[in-house]
Amino acid sequence: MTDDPIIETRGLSRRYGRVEAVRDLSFTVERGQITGFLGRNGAGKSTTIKMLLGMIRPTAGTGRVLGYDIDDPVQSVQIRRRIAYVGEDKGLYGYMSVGELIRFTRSFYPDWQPQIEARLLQDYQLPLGRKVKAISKGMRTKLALLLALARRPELIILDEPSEGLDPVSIEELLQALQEIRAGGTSVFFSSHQLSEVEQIADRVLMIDHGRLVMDTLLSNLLNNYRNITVEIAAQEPMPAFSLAGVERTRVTGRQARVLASSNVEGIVDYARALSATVQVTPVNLREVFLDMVRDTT
Ligand SMILES: Nc1ncnc2c1ncn2[C@@H]1O[C@H](COP(=O)(O)OP(=O)(O)OP(=O)(O)O)[C@@H](O)[C@H]1O
Repeated sequence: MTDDPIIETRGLSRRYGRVEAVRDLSFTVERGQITGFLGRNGAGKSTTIKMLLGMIRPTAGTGRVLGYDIDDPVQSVQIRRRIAYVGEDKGLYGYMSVGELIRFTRSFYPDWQPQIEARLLQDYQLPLGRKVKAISKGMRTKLALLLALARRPELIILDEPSEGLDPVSIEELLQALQEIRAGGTSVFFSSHQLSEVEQIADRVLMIDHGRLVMDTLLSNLLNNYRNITVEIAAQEPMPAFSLAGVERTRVTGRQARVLASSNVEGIVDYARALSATVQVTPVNLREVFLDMVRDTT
């Protein structure tokens, strides 16, 4: 295993006609981590993932997955061979039975892990004899997960994997993702479920209107990000908070709420010098997400 990033993008962009689905996206994903890729509906998550897999081509910028160029048709075949992908449509052969599809898929992968297959079959209670097209959406997700996880890939990319799953199945999914991370697989999953990301992600990438608005370790966000509420005296004009560490400022009347990623003391000193009252509070992922994706263009 190398220390090279498992995913790397520089200025990655994709247009659909006049729609700028993904704009100038630059990020790096290290190996061995669970990365949560967060964004609202239509933010550009699926488009980014499809570009990483070489399923659609960028209109600008570059990207590498496992060192392979995503925009090179030959290299992107290697990406699809070496990583596992669980997409929105799950891409399963509906005419096979569950058992047939598992045996069929197993035959392609020499590193197939029978113990993972057996455990997930047990956990997920998959009906081996039923045709794939006749099982529920949640069951199809579980089957797709089993097929992906039993391959023990270096990287698994999942596009909103919990969609359509009941709460128990979501817990099983999150547990399975943590287990495979412990086994050395890197996980990159898109979601708009903040609680899921908060529960298992090491790193959080946030995208809004196609742009990256946050890229941080979750522990950094929880330990170092702060909300600073500043209330200024009636006669004072509201200052601009153009200071290092300020991520977003929201002003309502005489009150400003500043989201700071660092330099909290500097920002507090600046506000106190204006005779403002200042309150500093910790943040959670939900608050930060709402701050970052509301009203941005
Ligand atoms: N094939 C396409 N043709 C035209 N526009 C598209 C196409 N695919 C996506 N878009 C547009 O690109 C933008 C980003 O869509 P994308 O599916 O990547 O978002 P998403 O974050 O995955 O959303 P969701 O959470 O709803 O799946 C949206 O405005 C969408 O309407």
